[in-house]
Amino acid sequence: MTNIQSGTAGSLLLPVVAAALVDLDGRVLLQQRPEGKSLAGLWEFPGGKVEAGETPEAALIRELEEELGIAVPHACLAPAAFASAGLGERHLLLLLYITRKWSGVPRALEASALRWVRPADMHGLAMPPADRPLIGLLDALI
Ligand SMILES: Nc1nc2c([nH]c(=O)n2[C@@H]2O[C@H](COP(=O)(O)OP(=O)(O)OP(=O)(O)O)[C@@H](O)[C@H]2O)c(=O)[nH]1
Repeated sequence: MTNIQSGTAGSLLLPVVAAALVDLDGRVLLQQRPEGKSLAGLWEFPGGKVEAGETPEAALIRELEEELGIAVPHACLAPAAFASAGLGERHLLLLLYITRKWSGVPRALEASALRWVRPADMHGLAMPPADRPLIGLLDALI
């Protein structure tokens, strides 16, 4: 398997995976980035960077366990959309998955807060710039 972090793309691309957890009312879980981190205070999809040697799905399953304390089976991660945006000196490639099934109740283990939001209501929230194009896509998919 080719590692997206190596080769001619070099260190420019930053692969990040994130999940839109969807509840029975069609709301999506967002988490607030804590103080002391980049983009602190903004509402984002749970997830994080893909580490060397990890598949995107393994990275997302790990991040959801670390950040929310939930277990998501690989089969319940449906590829949904992506975003591509400049991020400082790097270039963010954000892969967004949709999941409707998980084990456990999400808790804010790393974020400062969690909230369930309908995609249409995300337009009024402070979110990372890269996430903006994902809102309409999510609205159409959920
Ligand atoms: N998890 C997540 N990350 C996002 C979203 N949108 C977005 O631009 N990002 C960016 O993608 C990167 C995700 O890495 P991360 O969540 O593991 O960040 P981190 O706190 O470990 O690293 P950091 O301390 O450099 O911010 C961050 O730079 C974050 O700002 C999103 O919706 N979810």
